[in-house]
Amino acid sequence: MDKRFALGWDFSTQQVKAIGVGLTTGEILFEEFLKFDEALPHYKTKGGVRVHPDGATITSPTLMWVEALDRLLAQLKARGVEFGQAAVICGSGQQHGSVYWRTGARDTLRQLKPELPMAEQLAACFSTADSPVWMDSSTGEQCAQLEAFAGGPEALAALTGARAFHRYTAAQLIKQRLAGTLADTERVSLVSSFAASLFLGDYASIDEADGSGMNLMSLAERAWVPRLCDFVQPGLESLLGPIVPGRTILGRVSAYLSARWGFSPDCRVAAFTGDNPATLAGLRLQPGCLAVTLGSSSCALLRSPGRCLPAGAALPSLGCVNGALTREAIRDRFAGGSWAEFDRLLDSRPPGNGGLVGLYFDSPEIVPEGALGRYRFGADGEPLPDGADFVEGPAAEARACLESHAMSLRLFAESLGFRPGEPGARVLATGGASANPRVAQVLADALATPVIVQPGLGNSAALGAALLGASALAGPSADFLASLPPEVESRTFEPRPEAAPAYRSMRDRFPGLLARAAELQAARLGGSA
Ligand SMILES: Nc1ncnc2c1ncn2[C@@H]1O[C@H](COP(=O)(O)OP(=O)(O)O)[C@@H](O)[C@H]1O
Ligand SMILES: O=C(CO)[C@@H](O)[C@H](O)COP(=O)(O)O
Repeated sequence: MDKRFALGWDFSTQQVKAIGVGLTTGEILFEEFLKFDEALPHYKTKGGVRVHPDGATITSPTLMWVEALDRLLAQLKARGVEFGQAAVICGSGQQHGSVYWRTGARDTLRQLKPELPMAEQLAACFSTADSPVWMDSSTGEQCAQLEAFAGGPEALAALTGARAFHRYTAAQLIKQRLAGTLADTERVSLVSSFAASLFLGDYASIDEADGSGMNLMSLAERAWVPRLCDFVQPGLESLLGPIVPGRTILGRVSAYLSARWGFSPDCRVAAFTGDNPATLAGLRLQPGCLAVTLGSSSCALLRSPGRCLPAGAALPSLGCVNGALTREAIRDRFAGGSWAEFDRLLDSRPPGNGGLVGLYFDSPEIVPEGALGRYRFGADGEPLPDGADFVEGPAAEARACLESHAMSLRLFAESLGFRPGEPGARVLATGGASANPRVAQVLADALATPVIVQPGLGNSAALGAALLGASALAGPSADFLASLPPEVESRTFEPRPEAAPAYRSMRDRFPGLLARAAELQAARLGGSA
């Protein structure tokens, strides 16, 4: 029996996950994870991140990711994983985040001593200890400068695939230049290529799919745009290194990993990618299908017909910041911190919540951009007074929280071209909250579309990364992903006809309520000015 496996990783916001799959079968052999807050409390993160005093700067300690890798390798070894059987390693990372390698770090990375953990040896290798992550919303000025330089938001979007967003790496890099970080930096990595570097023992190239979330790569040419790079920082291209197509084999695993953990010196490392493109591979999403991720972020990802992903670059997607952590905040406040109680509350309110709508933006939101605060509306569409909870009680809050998330995802999906309820339309849900059947049912009702949950595929980014690794090793001519058996155990949640009128009405009212919330937010700011 072939015992070789592909090892997939996901460096996500709250945790790092590893999955091993059979090299030829794609079958999941083992899974393991480590949550940053719980396992590494000395980094003092909440949900894997630190919110700075301005409320907008959000970072993760770079070294925490390295220590997490050291620890998760030890966990895997303790449960008997034979690293010597790993034929290929691939991975994914939360998108947009950046890592700044200090001048001289490459030598350290290439010469790690097997007797010591990596974190100990890389402690002085970063020119900032804090990596900006996708939740950051502190770069409004830099975004405006970048768009003005590119000839406006549309021109930037036509070139790079997106207008300037706070979290995109170009704006983050301008901020780091102003802070002086780049002066002592020899390489900038994305979270994905940073993680790949740890396995490679050298700087790993950025892959096209993750590179397309930076505002620096030409979508048409799959290459850095020199004038944008120079605008950010003269000489930036050499700091970024090359871009490679997805599924490129970058090299062999480092001598350090072989000596310390027993990896075969023959084990290959494939280019790591963003967690969203990796999720598409993990779910083996068919064209026209919508994927919804319900982890720290909530994202809608659409695989366009004919588009080849994740080797391709632009992934039509929209996501929001106020996902798992906001749901948890509502659970903690109204359901005593228990999902079981949260579920009980949900069951005690009807679909559509009797017309009540709650918008919960505990962190500055991506879409609607900059939305912040909690806004509750009665069935008559009138806002409740600032700070007032629903008089209908905790159950109304629990339902409102889930329904407004689902409705936001519906608007995202529609703006990507997804047509809810069309014959053949399907939603694949993944991420932590998709394991909750009530969450999946609210999604099916609100999107008026069957929602498929594949048990065991909650960690679809790590799984997708493992499959991409196996596929990279098999080579471009062997279509490994297409060769896997199509049937995957799944559970389908059908939209319930009795819930349809309530959600049709909510869909019609929702954009107006978002606009009203924006007015209320502006008035609050005006009032406090
Ligand atoms: N029963 C549940 N109902 C709703 N959400 C849940 C439930 N169980 C776990 N979750 C959520 O899943 C989240 C983790 O999801 P995951 O996709 O693993 O996150 P990430 O990949 O961003 O680290 C937790 O933060 C938690 O809020
Ligand atoms: O990129 C985005 C949103 O644009 C996020 O999806 C991040 O990639 C974080 O992913 P998770 O930690 O939520 O899985």
